[in-house]
Amino acid sequence: MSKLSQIYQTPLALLTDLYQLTMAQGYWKSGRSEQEAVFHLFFRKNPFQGGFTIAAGLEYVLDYLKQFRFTDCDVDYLASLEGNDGASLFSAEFLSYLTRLELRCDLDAVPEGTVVFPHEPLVRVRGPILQCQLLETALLNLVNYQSLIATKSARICAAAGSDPVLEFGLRRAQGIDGGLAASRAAYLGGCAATSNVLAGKLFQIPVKGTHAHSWVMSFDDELAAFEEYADAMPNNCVFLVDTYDTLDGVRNAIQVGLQLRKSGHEMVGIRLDSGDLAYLSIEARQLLDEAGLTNVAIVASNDLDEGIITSLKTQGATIAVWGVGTKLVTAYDQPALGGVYKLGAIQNETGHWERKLKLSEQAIKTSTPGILQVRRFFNSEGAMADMIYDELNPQPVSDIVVDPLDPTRRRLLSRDLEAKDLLIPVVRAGQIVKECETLTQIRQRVQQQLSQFHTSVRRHTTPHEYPVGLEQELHEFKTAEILRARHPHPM
Ligand SMILES: Nc1ncnc2c1ncn2[C@@H]1O[C@H](COP(=O)(O)OP(=O)(O)OP(=O)(O)O)[C@@H](O)[C@H]1O
Ligand SMILES: O=P(O)(O)OC[C@H]1O[C@H](OP(=O)(O)OP(=O)(O)O)[C@H](O)[C@@H]1O
Ligand SMILES: O=C(O)c1cccnc1
Repeated sequence: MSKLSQIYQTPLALLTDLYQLTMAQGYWKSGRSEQEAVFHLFFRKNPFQGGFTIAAGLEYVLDYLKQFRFTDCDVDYLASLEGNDGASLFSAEFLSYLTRLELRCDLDAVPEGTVVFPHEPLVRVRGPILQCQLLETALLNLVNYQSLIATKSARICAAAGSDPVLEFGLRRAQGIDGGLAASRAAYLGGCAATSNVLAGKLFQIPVKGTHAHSWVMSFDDELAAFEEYADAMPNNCVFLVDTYDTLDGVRNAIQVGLQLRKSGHEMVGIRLDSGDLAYLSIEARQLLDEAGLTNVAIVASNDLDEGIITSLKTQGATIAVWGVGTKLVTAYDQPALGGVYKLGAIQNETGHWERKLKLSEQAIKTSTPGILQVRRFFNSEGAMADMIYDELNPQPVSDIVVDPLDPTRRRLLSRDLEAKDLLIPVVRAGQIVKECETLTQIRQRVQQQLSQFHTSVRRHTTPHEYPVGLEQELHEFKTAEILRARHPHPM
């Protein structure tokens, strides 16, 4: 059973926007359902005013494709829908066609955990246009959110450096799947563990946690609360010390920590959850060290994000473990990645591919036509630039790339450079051809990929823009198409 079906116990083909189904009926009715087409899923701006994005969600996409079918029950529901005229929205013949529909699309995608940039396809879907169209909404839903959270997680973990970050977001996440998908993407992006136990079970993520204020509040005094907890969990004591006075809380924790040591156990840590975390952590460290509890870790939580973690480190905070919830799983400062899904090319009756372009007043919103691939070039220092080229040409025609938003910015990418194409085959004729990866492998890829980019691209404030260009022939074709669309009668 696919993981999604396991979570939802329901087929998900209807997890789409109505217009995908009305267009599907349109393609079917006009006899165009089998017309071969290519769509690209890409975004236009890195989130969080950052310099990079981590691609995520592909395993969910493959899981979604595995379970994709319209059940009798789905079709009964669709049959009940009426149009503005009160007549059935969908014809019985079309609905019968849907129940027999088997996906035959090809998908190429960048592996999860790949560092990606604006305008680059993360997923390319090729197949009968009706089928490609039916996948749009779910693919965007699955890739946009997980890529957003994986990117946020990578930023937060970079700020924490070698300290572990624990994801504590479930209670503040956007619903049940928001919580599950966030825990997965946060781990993929670099978090060390989650407090979300179901995510731990479903995705094999390490689970970790401390205790809540309620535990302390349920006793007459804090010392008794710590003692009882130590009795119940002698090897798993991370005491939350800020329910009353934080430094008194640290002293109580120390008392219990020393008792634990006498009975052959070691206190693991204390948690700070309010107040000035820099000051309190420095004071707490001193008290712990003076008591000989040098291995006791200081965990901090309370509305943390990459900015606060960086600031706390600059202030000399002695925090060793970071608990991050709300601002991570809700992507607080940018709650959506604006990924889109655009038609790039369509085959005509003679089998010839016509490249398609969506025009916009804003240059950034004009889509790139073709069957696109991304080639990453490396020099001795790491990744140096990416080229978006059209696979309708057997090889990139030119070595020159042109900035999609400023055609005066160009760069020569010598054929002698090491290069790698990012999109790899993941589905052929509806069958998954990519080997399944563990989350551990994917999160290792994130770190390995990030290390290929200059720190100026990775930094959080005003990052350097990593060069991504259209291969020159593609740029010229796109420009000619824009001119042709804007000026159908040459001036
Ligand atoms: N030294 C610090 N430098 C920068 N930010 C900090 C520092 N200490 C705490 N913060 C952050 O400041 C924010 C709010 O902390 P503040 O002390 O105002 O509230 P609080 O401690 O939650 O108050 P309350 O006692 O009501 O729980 C949190 O996001 C916290 O992570
Ligand atoms: O601040 P976040 O990054 O979202 O991290 C999670 C927060 O959730 C908990 O607070 P809550 O008040 O819900 O419960 P508690 O009584 O356990 O502190 C925890 O103490 C953190 O403050
Ligand atoms: O285990 C914890 O300390 C925890 C879990 C969820 C939210 N906040 C804290």
